[in-house]
Amino acid sequence: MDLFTGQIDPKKNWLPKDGVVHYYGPILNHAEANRYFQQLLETIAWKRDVALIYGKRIETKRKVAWYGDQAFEYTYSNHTKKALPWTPELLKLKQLIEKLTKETYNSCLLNLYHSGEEGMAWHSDAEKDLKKHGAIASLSFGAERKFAFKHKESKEKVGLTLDHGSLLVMKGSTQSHWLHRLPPTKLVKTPRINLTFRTIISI
Ligand SMILES: O=C(O)CCC(=O)C(=O)O
Ligand SMILES: [Fe+2]
Repeated sequence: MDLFTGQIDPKKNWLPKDGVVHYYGPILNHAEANRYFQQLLETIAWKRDVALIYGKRIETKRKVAWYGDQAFEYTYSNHTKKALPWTPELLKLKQLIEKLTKETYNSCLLNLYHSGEEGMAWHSDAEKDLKKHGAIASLSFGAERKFAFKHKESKEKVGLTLDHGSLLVMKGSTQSHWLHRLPPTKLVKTPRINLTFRTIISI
């Protein structure tokens, strides 16, 4: 595996204050990343997500799935989700990113965006059952997409492009002070899969 080629510096902090974001660039070569993309498409139990918009329950076009060490449960939009047991591919990816980021993770939320018209609105990943200030490792496959951060008070913005097979890590106080989003775009016609490895605290 050819790590850190080009000018990507994985030690650089992309945020000017109040958090830490590292972008490693591609951590898998193109052929390996292609193989994972195809395997994830075929082996993950993809389902449409549900959201409450003005109190109305709607289903997203974007598909999601949730895996973990245990059958962790969480409820949102009047809907309870239970984590499925790791697949062999997810376990391999988890071990790889644990080694690279020197952190551990016990669950993974997966998103499948069928085209650039699907994205994710501004949010932070700070639900009460997520470890406070725990690292979140985001692995991307398929279409290259822009990703953005916005400071909750100053509204400062930071943007970067997430490549096929690339790793981004958000840690420290990032989720307390910054929102992030995947902006929709008409320019992208092909699908993208994103995996966010997280640490859930079971109470
Ligand atoms: O698709 C992405 O890159 C981000 C997904 C995300 O923010 C999330 O799952 O919380
Ligand atoms: Fe997120």
